[in-house]
Order: sequence, then C-alpha cells, then structure tokens
Amino acid sequence: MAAATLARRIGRSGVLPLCCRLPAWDRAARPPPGPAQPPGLPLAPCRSFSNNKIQVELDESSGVAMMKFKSPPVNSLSLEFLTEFSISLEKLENNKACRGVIITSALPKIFSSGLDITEMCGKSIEHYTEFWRAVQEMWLRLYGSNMVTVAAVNGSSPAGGCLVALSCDYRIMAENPKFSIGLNEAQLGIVAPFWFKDTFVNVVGHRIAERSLQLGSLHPAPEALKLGLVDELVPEEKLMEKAAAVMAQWLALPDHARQLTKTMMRKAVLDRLVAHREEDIKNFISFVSKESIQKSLRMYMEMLKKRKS
Ligand SMILES: CC/C=C\CCC/C=C/C(=O)SCCNC(=O)CCNC(=O)[C@H](O)C(C)(C)COP(=O)(O)OP(=O)(O)OC[C@H]1O[C@@H](n2cnc3c(N)ncnc32)[C@H](O)[C@@H]1OP(=O)(O)O
Repeated sequence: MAAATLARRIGRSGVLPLCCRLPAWDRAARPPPGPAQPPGLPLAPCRSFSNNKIQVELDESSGVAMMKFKSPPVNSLSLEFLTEFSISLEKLENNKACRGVIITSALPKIFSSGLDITEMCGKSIEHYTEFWRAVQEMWLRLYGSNMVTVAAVNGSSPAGGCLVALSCDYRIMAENPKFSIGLNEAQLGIVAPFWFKDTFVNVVGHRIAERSLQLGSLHPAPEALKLGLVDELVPEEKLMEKAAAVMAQWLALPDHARQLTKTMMRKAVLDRLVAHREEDIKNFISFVSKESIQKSLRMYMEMLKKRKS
C-alpha cells in the first residue's frame, strides 16, 4: 500500500486502522490467523500500556506503537521517567508484533525539557550513579533499537530531549519557529557527554555539531531543518499523519536488511559507551559533584523560575 494512502487512512489519531496490513517481511513470523472472529470484535487488538509518565499503544495489525510522553509540566527526564522509558522500549522490542515506534509528547508545546535538573542537584553519589545509569540505559536501548524509531517532535526539545530525538531513525518537527531543539548543555555550564556528542555528529556532521555544541545553541525549528538536525517540518496538525506515513515507508522494507544497516551505522558509537560505561558514570559523578557545577545548575533553575514570574 502506498505510504500516502496509508497516511490518509491513519488520519489524525495516529493509529493504523485494522484493515491496513504491512508487507509480509515482519521482524519475526506472526502467529497464523485464528478462526474467524465474531462480528463486532476487533481483528487485531490495539494493546496499550500506560505507566505514570509514558503512554504506549501498539496496533498489532500494523506493528506500529505510539509512545506518548505525559509527564507535566515539561516531560523532564527524571529517574522515574527514564526507567519507564527503558522498560517501555524493552517491552516493545521483545514483542514480535512490534516493528516500529513513533515517539511524541502528549503535552502542548514541549517534546521534552531534557534531563531533570533536580536529579543532578544536591543528591547523593548513589543517586547520581543510579540516575546516570538510567540515562545511559535509555540511550543504549533507543539508539540501538531494532525497531524503526520516528520522533514526532511537537514542541521544544533541549539537551536530553534533543538526544531522544537524535537517537531515532527519523525526526519530523512541527514547523513552529517558537519550538527549538539542540544540545544546549554549554548554556548551563555543563558539557554534553561524548555519546551525546557522537549521536549529534552522526546526524549533522562534525562542523555543525562542533559549533552548535560549543555555543550550546537551541535552534528554532526552521534553522534545525536547515542544519539537518531534523529531517522535515510539517504543520503541527499534520505531524502525526506524516509520522505514520514515514513509518509506513520505512516498514515497507525487509526488517533484517534495515536492521543490519542500522547496526553497521551505529555500532561503533554504541560500543564506545558499552566499553566505558563505568568510567562514564564516575566521570559524571565527579563532574556533577563539583561545587561550581552545582552552583551553575542552581542558578540555571533560578533563572527558569525568574523568567516565568
Ligand atoms: C560529564 C557530563 C556531565 C553532565 C552532563 C549532563 C547532560 C545534561 C543534559 C540535560 O538535558 S540538562 C537539562 C537541559 N534542559 C534545559 O535547559 C531546559 C530548561 N527548560 C526550559 O528551557 C523551559 O522550561 C522549557 C522546556 C522551554 C519550557 O518552558 P515553559 O515556559 O513552558 O515552562 P517553564 O520554564 O515555566 O517550566 C515549568 C517548570 O518546569 C521546570 N523545568 C523546566 N525544565 C526542567 C528540567 N530540565 N529539569 C527540571 N525542571 C525543569 C521549571 O523550572 C518550572 O518549574 P516551576 O513550575 O517549579 O517553576
């Protein structure tokens, strides 16, 4: 089925209708069709699981899951959020019926505000260790996912929020110039870890990444498109429809060829963190424990509050 037709059928709900079946080269063989269903019962269930902070709906007939961040006020990546995120990804990854996931936000104007700064302020070494391991875990699962991952960026997405989008296979952003995206860590007086940087370089190239990282730039949507930080801009109301169309296009290929290609492109960067995980945690702890860094983070949080009042 042509991607455009599929997208039209998906409509605004973002959920593939039961009549649409994607090509036969699934992630793994599906169970044989059962006996005819009584009228009124759905042919293929739309499985959903919702935790406190993330809602996931999987349409088993299309193999596409919709993951929505729903942690007000700004979808900050707290320890609890990151844990739910990793568990949700793991559940989908292990579900043979799931071939792709669209990641978006259920909140208006914000995709994700990045790592929860309060998790990095005034906490114990044990807490920093647990938190940073959760950040690593989320990235390893998302960047290394076998599923097709599409980010439907429907709001601002600084720092860790940008990392989530960068870790997907394709990024579509709402074309609102008020929404911005980027690795702005330098603006907070902190440094994006090497694997944030590597992920960024793999998307936009070395020169753009170097300039953007040093300046801690947050790029308004049109600029993000020009830099290649996002792949497409679409009017906000068309975002989910477009994400579904892109997903259908990517799922029209055999999974094994796409997955092996993805692994080939990403393995070196993933392996680098896997090989240096404990060192990276130690590095985070020693960095974040510095009084000067704590001061910078506190001042940044105060600035956010002042800006509001
Ligand atoms: C060796 C390596 C060491 C360290 C590496 C660390 C890497 C770090 C990565 C990160 O992701 S750091 C986080 C970076 N994030 C940001 O800079 C975003 C900051 N937030 C904003 O710019 C804005 O809040 C916004 C996301 C654009 C939303 O703006 P809006 O006006 O809609 O909301 P408001 O600013 O009023 O915020 C509401 C509420 O939420 C609190 N908030 C916002 N962001 C965060 C956050 N990232 N963590 C924790 N809390 C956050 C904000 O303070 C407000 O709280 P209040 O209602 O109590 O005042």
